Amino acid sequence: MVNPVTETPTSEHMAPEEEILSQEDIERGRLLFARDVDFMRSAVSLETLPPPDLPEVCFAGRSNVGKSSLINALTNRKGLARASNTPGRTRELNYFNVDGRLFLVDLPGFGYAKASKSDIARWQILTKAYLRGRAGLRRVFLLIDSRHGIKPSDIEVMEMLDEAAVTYQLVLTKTDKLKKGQLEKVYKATQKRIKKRPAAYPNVMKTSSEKKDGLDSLRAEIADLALPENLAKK
Ligand SMILES: Nc1nc2c(ncn2[C@@H]2O[C@H](COP(=O)(O)OP(=O)(O)OP(=O)(O)O)[C@@H](O)[C@H]2O)c(=O)[nH]1
Ligand SMILES: [Mg+2]
Repeated sequence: MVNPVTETPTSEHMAPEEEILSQEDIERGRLLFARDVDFMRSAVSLETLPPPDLPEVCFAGRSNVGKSSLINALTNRKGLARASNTPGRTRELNYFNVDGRLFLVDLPGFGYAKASKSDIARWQILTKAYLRGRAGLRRVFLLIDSRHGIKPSDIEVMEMLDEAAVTYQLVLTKTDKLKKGQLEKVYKATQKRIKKRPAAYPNVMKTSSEKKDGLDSLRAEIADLALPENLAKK
């Protein structure tokens, strides 16, 4: 239903998480991702990371949780980040430049991956060193598969980020795989588990790259961390 005066959708048709955002927040987030998003480089070592001259956010989480798919959904570009059915698809730190205002980083997954033990160990060392010590890293989006909830390897990452005082925000993924009631249960349980964690951002997000749910909320969060438009480096 559309309000005939403002021509905006009424709350009846809005996803619950969108109701708490102002239209202005939503527009700001949409605008950021409607602009240029360019693949910049793949880094296989800390030495090959770009200079930290823009604010940066990254997507971390277990293998196969949906990190690369979420980047593609957020940016509305299907093949920008390489997604795959095979856990362990992303093996480097992949940098994307969003409108000259922010770096978005797709990380290799942790936990189960179809790769050799030595390769996995190498990515884990690199990813952990990056998460702990990267200058300019404004927030880690830690993705959790909504079907599985928080796993011991996620807790390990959260403990590390708490210790390093790096802000992280939990994002439930693949919400299309759950019924509404199940999702609410997982959401509440997840929310409860981050309550006393010192570096955890208080709001857990819910997303589906498949159904494009929750993307405007996430875009708005990210837009808050980007450089203002008038300072964009082109
Ligand atoms: N149903 C559903 N499937 C999804 C969603 N997001 C991702 N997937 C599927 O989950 C699988 C893994 O997705 P990726 O985006 O490659 O996961 P990743 O976290 O980047 O994985 P690694 O790079 O291996 O760490 C793919 O088969 C995707 O199609 C979603 O929102 N809903
Ligand atoms: Mg990936």
